Amino acid sequence: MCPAPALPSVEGVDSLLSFRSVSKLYGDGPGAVRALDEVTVVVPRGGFTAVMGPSGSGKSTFMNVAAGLDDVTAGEVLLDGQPLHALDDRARTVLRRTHVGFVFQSFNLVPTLDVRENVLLPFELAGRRLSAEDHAWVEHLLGVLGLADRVTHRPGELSGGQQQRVAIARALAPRPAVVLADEPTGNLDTRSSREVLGLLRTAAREYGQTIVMVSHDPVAASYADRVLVLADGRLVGDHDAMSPQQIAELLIGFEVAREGGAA
Ligand SMILES: Nc1ncnc2c1ncn2[C@@H]1O[C@H](COP(=O)(O)OP(=O)(O)OP(=O)(O)O)[C@@H](O)[C@H]1O
Repeated sequence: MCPAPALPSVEGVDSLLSFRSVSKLYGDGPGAVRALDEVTVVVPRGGFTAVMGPSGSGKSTFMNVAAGLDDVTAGEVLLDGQPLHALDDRARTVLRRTHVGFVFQSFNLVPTLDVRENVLLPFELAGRRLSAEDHAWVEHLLGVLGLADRVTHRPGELSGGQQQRVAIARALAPRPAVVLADEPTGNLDTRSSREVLGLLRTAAREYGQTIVMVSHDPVAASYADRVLVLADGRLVGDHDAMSPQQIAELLIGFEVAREGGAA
C-alpha cells in the first residue's frame, strides 16, 4: 500500500490546516452566539489531533469551518495552504473532494447504494479510477471494519454502528490528506471503537494522513498525539498525547473552573 499523495508544505512548516484568529458568530445583535472566538491553531501534516470540550463549546463548528462548509465571521482558515475565504464554492468543493474525508455525526450514507458503492463514492465523485493499491486498501478497510460480509447491503439494512463504520471506510478509502471525524466512535462498542481508533492512528502514522477527531471520550482522545480543548468557542488547551486518566482529569478541571466562574 502506498502512502497518501504528497502535497506541498505550507508556510515553511509542514502544516495542513491552520486557523488564524478565527471567530464564528451565529446570528447578530445581542442574541448572537460566538461559536468560535479568536481561535489560532496549526494542525501539522500527518498528525492525529483530538478536539474536545463540553457540549456547545464549538467543536462541530471548528470542523465545519475547517472544511469550508461554513464561512468564518473573522480571521482565516488555510487548508493545504489555500485560504478558504478566497475560494468560490466550486473551488472549495474541488479542494474538499481532493483533500478531505468526512465522518459526520449523521453518517450521510446514500440509502440507494450498497456498502461497497457508498465506500467507492468518493472515487466516483472525483472521477478517479481505482489503482490496484486502492482496491487492496478498500478491501483492507472493509475487513478491519468488519464489513466484508455486508458489502451488498444497503444502509437501511445495517445497524447504527455498522453504518458508522461504512462512513469511516468511505472517509479513509481515497486516502485523503485530511480526515475530519466528528465523534467517529459515538455508536460503537468497545471493540469496534478500538479498531476504528487504531485505524485512524495507522492512517496518520503510516500513511501520513492528517486526522482531526472530535470526541467526548477520553479513551478515544488518548489515541491522538495532540489534544485540543475548546470551551465557549475559545481554545483553552493544547496538549501532547495523554493517557485517558490525564484527559479525564483535564476535562474535569475545566468543568470545575467554568462552574466556579459561573457561580
Ligand atoms: N446553525 C446555528 N445557528 C445558531 N447557533 C448555532 C448553530 N450551530 C451551532 N450553534 C451554536 O454554536 C455553539 C457551538 O455549537 P457546536 O455545535 O459547534 O458545539 P459542539 O461543541 O460541537 O457541541 P456538541 O458537543 O453538543 O455537539 C452552540 O452554542 C450552538 O448552539
